[in-house]
Amino acid sequence: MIIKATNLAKYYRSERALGQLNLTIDGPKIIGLLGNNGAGKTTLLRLLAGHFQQTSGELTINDITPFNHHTLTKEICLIMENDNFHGRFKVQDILKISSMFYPNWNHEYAERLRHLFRLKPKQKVKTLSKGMYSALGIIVGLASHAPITIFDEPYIGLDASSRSAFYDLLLESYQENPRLIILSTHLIDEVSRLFEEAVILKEGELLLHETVESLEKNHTLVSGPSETVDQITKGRNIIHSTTLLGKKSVVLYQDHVEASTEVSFQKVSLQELFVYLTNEGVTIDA
Ligand SMILES: Nc1ncnc2c1ncn2[C@@H]1O[C@H](COP(=O)(O)OP(=O)(O)OP(=O)(O)O)[C@@H](O)[C@H]1O
Repeated sequence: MIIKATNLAKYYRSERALGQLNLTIDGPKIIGLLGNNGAGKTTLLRLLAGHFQQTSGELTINDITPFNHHTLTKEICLIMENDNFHGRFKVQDILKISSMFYPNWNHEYAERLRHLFRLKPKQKVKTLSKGMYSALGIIVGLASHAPITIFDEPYIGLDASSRSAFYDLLLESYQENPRLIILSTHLIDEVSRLFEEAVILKEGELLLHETVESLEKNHTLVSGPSETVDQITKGRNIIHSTTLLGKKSVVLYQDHVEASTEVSFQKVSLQELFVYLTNEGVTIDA
């Protein structure tokens, strides 16, 4: 599946959610969609799932526009933080409806997951706790085996051990059935081991789209005596800097400095890198 956005823009009345987005994603792989609150992640994912139409530009999946395309939308399963299922249905109804909608639905697997997350088939959606509701979304997303499976912060209310179980299941499901999985999350450190690529949106625009390997390679944390660090990093592409008791730490992105015995070179976590890259005023070459 190839997703292609060309000058994609979405406005809600005069509010710009996405503007002039150019992006190509192909699978199978697991992609992390990252961005601060209001960056446009959910808007992009809902456009992909065909929930509504863009204001301008183009969005295609395998050269087809998803909006109003019933065959294509069966190939895309979007699980959001909420509003996935109607409250008056029972768990078993949701699984039944999903099995009729998604052509690759795996009934045995869905039942296995339902047992694992301890959901009762006859319980009504509106009586589920937040964590149970999230678990139902996760079951539908995983059992759909949709060629494009999207989770938009699907873990609200899930405790740490259930989230960890979800990440393991996701990886297991991907290994057994490779497909394009997009995971939008703010809990980057928890899931970064799953991502092959990261797409970062900032204020409705693409900040970067890179493999996690190249993100790792492209940055350096330089630490040492303040004056030395200043000297060797002057004029470089600094995305973050801190000084404590005369020791300075500077994060360089898409730039490097010569090795020196006075300074040390390290890496930061993907979560930290994300925070620095999305800071006000930080610019990078796309
Ligand atoms: N239905 C709507 N009506 C009006 N404005 C909206 C609507 N949905 C989103 N927006 C606006 O569009 C922008 C992008 O929102 P979106 O939900 O896509 O961001 P997000 O990256 O998913 O944020 P978060 O991480 O907080 O979930 C925000 O400014 C938001 O206020």
